[in-house]
Amino acid sequence: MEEEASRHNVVLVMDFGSQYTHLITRRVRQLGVCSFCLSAGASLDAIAKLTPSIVILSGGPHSVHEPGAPTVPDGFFDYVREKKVLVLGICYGLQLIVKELGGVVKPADSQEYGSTEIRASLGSKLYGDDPEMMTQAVWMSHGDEAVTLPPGFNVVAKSVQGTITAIENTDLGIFGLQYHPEVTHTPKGIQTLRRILFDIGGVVDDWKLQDLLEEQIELIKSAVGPNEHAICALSGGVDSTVAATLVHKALGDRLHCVFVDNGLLRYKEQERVMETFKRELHLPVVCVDASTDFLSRLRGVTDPEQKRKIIGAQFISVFDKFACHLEEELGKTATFLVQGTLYPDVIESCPPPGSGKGHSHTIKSHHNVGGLPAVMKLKLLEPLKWLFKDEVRKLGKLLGVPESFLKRHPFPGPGLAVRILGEVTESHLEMLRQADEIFVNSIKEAGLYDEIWQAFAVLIPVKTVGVQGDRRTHAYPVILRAITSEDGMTADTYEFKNKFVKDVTGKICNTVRGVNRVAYDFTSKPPATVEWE
Ligand SMILES: Nc1ncnc2c1ncn2[C@@H]1O[C@H](COP(=O)(O)OP(=O)(O)OP(=O)(O)O)[C@@H](O)[C@H]1O
Repeated sequence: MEEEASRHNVVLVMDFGSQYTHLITRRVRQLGVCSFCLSAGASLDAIAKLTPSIVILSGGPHSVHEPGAPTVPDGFFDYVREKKVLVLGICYGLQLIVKELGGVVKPADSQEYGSTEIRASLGSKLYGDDPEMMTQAVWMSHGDEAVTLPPGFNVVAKSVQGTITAIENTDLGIFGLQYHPEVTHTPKGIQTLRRILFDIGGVVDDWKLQDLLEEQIELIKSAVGPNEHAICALSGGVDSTVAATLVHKALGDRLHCVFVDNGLLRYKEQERVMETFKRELHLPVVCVDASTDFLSRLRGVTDPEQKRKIIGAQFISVFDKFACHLEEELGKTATFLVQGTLYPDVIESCPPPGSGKGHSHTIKSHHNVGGLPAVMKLKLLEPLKWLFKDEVRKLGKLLGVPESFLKRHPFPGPGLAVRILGEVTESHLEMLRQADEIFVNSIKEAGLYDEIWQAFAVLIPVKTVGVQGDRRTHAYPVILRAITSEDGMTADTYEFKNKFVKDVTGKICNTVRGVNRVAYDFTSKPPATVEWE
């Protein structure tokens, strides 16, 4: 992160636990400025290493008066004054500034959640004199409020209820917004962020994906010695594919990719994915058909955790054999492993603010399906680890990955095994593949695929009674699930027209032998998860 930061203006977002923290970082990046997040527990040293031009203190669920409430490190305000770093506090961040610099924050008489209107004073640094900005709708979500400001601060906007909603101290370069400028419910929020970044903070929009791409290629070239090799496990998903395509640009044939057919893939997945890898991306990829091994080890196993463990161990064994094969037959020792780790994986592995635990940069250990075999001791290449999913898609486009591929719905590493409840058998796999293909194809034909985050079928291992062609049947039910989501962390049910679901139901029952009933899953996440197992 420090290396990346040294090449750009940096806006650092300190995370105090708000659900919108990632969004602040993304908004800043959308404005073309390099932005990173650090957890609230980060040391002053960690902050200084990034040499930020601006620090944004995020919102958060705490009250500044709670014992152990997260705060900035000792010496933070001296540091920003000395280095002339602009500070913006959002919601909890504003309250923290007020409290730390000698003002008063109190529980609000009436808590404000949702949209409200604010009135700004003309001629402030934050809002300037644009009449359009003087009255605006903003999104609030707070229980405490600032009632007395620290010395040198001015109120520059209030809500119609009279709450202080924007403050500034232009001498110190410290600003605060009680509302959330980063959410779309604050329509003029992006203009305010732009004003803070460019007009007041004077940063330059020098964060461009094309530059990042070239920088990453150079970095990989210099990190991997001329005789060293890298391996990459390709799932056919967006992340590993974009990561491999990028690394391939740097290393050429010193990158060795493996795609595992674990017998748990969707209908014709192996053929479709290999076609894209080879014909369109020209990636050096070996397809290992390990389906017999995976399926025989899963025989008779019904416990979901046990199933996942077996699959993870099998993946490790295949990766291990692949590395040995490279070494023994081609005399090439792989010293690097390419992974499609994304920025949310890095951020999520940090302890939550207020938990009392220090900041850490450990990557989620389960990012690769089985974990790395300990003996392989490979160094990691993670060229996407500073990017969000939407940025990875854009990068993929720059790299020439076909758009249809970049828009594919996420698919779990353990594959259809988590969509067949209980034991995974060949016949259940066959039924599920067909039902899933009919459902997803119908969605594509109806032009709905890109509106949906994920759509799939699930097979339930109980038999229900039916009547097909004058005969009673005892066959399996299939559940259809389709969700919308921003990032997979929360999800809503996708609402099809009834006729669409009825038609798909008819097609499945008429063509998939062994299925006589179809139901649609209306549960959001939470309380359910996306996958059934
Ligand atoms: N069938 C497979 N063959 C080879 N590698 C795989 C396979 N399935 C998963 N992997 C590896 O495990 C990683 C994590 O799998 P997971 O399903 O959690 O993917 P992900 O984080 O969504 O990434 P992607 O978008 O690349 O699938 C993948 O990025 C890939 O490196």
